[in-house]
Amino acid sequence: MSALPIDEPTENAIEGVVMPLRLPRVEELPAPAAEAVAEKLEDSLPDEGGNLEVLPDDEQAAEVLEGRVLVDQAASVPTTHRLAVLRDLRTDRPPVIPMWLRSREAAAERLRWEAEHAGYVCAYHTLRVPAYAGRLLRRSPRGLAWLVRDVARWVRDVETAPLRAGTIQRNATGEYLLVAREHKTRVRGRLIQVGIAALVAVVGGLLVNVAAPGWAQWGSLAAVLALLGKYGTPRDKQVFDRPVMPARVQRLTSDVVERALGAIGIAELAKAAAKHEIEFIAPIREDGPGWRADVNLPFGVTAADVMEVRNRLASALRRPLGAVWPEPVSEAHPGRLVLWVGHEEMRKQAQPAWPLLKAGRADLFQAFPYGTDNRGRWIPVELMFGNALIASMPRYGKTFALRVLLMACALDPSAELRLWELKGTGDLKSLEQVAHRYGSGASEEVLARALADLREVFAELERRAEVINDLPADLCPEFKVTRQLADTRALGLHPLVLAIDECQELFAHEEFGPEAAKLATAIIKRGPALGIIMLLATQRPDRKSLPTGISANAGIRICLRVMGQVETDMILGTGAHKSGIRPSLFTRNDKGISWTVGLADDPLLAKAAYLDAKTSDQIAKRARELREQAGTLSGHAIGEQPAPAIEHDLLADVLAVVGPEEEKIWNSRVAARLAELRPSVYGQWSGLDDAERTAAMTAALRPFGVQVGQVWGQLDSGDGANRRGFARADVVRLVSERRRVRAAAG
Ligand SMILES: Nc1ncnc2c1ncn2[C@@H]1O[C@H](COP(=O)(O)OP(=O)(O)OP(=O)(O)O)[C@@H](O)[C@H]1O
Repeated sequence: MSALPIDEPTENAIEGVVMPLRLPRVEELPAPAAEAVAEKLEDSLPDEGGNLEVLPDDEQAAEVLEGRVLVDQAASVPTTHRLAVLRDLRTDRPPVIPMWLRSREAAAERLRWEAEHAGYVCAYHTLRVPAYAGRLLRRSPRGLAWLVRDVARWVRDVETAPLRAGTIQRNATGEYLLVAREHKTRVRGRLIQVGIAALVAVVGGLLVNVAAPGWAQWGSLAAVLALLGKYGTPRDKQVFDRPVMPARVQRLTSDVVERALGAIGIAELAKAAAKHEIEFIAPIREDGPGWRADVNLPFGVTAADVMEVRNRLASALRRPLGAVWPEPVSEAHPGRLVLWVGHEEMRKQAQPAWPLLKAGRADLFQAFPYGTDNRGRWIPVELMFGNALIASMPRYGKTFALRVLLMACALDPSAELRLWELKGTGDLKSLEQVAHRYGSGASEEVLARALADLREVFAELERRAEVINDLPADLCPEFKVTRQLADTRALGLHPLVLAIDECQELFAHEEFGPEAAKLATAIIKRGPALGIIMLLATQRPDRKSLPTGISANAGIRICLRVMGQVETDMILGTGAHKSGIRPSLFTRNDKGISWTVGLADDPLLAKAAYLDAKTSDQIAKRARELREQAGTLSGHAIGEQPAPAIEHDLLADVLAVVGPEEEKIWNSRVAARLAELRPSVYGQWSGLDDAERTAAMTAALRPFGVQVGQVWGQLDSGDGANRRGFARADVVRLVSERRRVRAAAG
């Protein structure tokens, strides 16, 4: 009775909601209740003819027994449950068409693999033919001796000797006579058979010797010797060497998986493995260039627990770390594990050419291929309505990853590109010919231009918001940009891509940083719905280099090799390390390989398409042609400089907000007043805190030569404090000087 199904879904009191309800097992009930339940259950069991009496639904669902509700179900399976079972089966069942037959590339890869393997085995044995021949020759005399011995034993009917001896020992005369007669007949028959065989052999030998050509004689001799050699091979030895298979062709079997899972230091797994209780829910099969095992881990063990110790698992499987990839299946349950073991390390797998390399264009409203996963499948990325953050230690492929995204953006001729490559090595130079704004390097001049660009994009954000707000509901039902709206040039809602490589140069800059961070935070938060996409790459994901307001709003995160847990969590989100994602386990050679979140339900392993400088140039040229045809080349690409900022005179504005009675004043106060005076010019300062306003004002005053230093002033609370500020007289002097110079120049 205790094997009754429990925890079946049961309709609870909330209308229409099916909730699993844990009900008491029979043995948990008080004795009278248990008896009554047992009776009831007996009623519901099949009768002798196998017929089941099914109670009416509501009776089954809520039998009340002494104040306790019995909802254990009889054998009938509710439709909802059946659907769930079918759905579950669909996720687990192996594909009808094997993975390797699904694409031309996969089939070619498989054939290549088979041919390579066959070639390897042939070459291996061919090279060893002399050794095999020598071995057979050496063993042939022993083979002859053993043959004679075995034939003699057979003729003498040795196998019945114990039987005959037994009858003698038991004094069973009758039985003995019967067995002895049978023995005699057998021996005679066998002697005749051996005689005929010997005669055939001798005659055949003579015939070959007399009539057959030389090669046939030698061939026959070799065959006889080979057969004798094989016969003379002891059972524990072999004629042919077994090639020690290269690791990549070793098959993954359930024994291997079980042994490995049991050896990675998880107690429950070790117990289950020892009892062979690891549940394989589908046959182990080839999936892309590797083997795949689908496993239900023991209760309470999660896929993340296994992912955490991937290096131990690789050791237990005796495979290179880069070929062992335990993965969760979140659509099933946390204890479902897919263990994928590649034939070779991910970094060594041949990557097919990027599908947009030679032809085609991208549409940023649709997904485009970014890179391949560990099974060699293309990973699609949809950038529209998202932002991306790419981070890693230096030299592991950030810029290459960013380049793939930008090449796709470039191949969408409607997209406006604003590119800031702050490393200064010209990694994005090929895209200069299609960029609306472009800067390379970390000089003050480039950083100032990048900041000005952020201001421009921020202003564009406001404009787009107004345009969308004014659109009729039928044109813009979701209040966000659509392909149709983006193509309506007059609206100016085309995709705008703002990319900053090594963005820490800007965000950690003493003067420009605070303002840049505020602007970028606003853009990354509000941009997606307005068709503005931000792509950031950095080698320093700390708070100063990448303010949390920015990193927290990046939907797509690409994390290449990093040092450890802190960086992993900073880039991929808190808890990423704990859930078993370990970009710190990438090796020195795993360039371009990343863990990515935001591209699918589960984190994905991705190797960005490899686009070197030459191929990038070719793609960028094609992108320029597409833009020329579409008439969308603009800005830097056609030699236009940014439109001058709205005419204003900072020093005059300062004097307008600082009266003569304020001899010295704090920067932050002036910035706040300027933001009110001219929101269109200084509006972005209104969102900054005091320290940020101080820095922004210092940066703005510097080109005019206004001395900024410590100034004593009063806080709103009335307390005195020292803050950075300037003397009004300084500004007055500079304005007068400027007037004098202008007057002198006529
Ligand atoms: N997808 C890839 N496949 C193969 N190799 C790659 C890939 N991506 C990058 N690499 C290799 O890694 C090297 C470094 O790449 P990249 O310049 O993008 O690194 P980075 O992280 O931007 O470096 P830095 O921190 O200096 O800016 C490249 O020269 C290239 O050889």
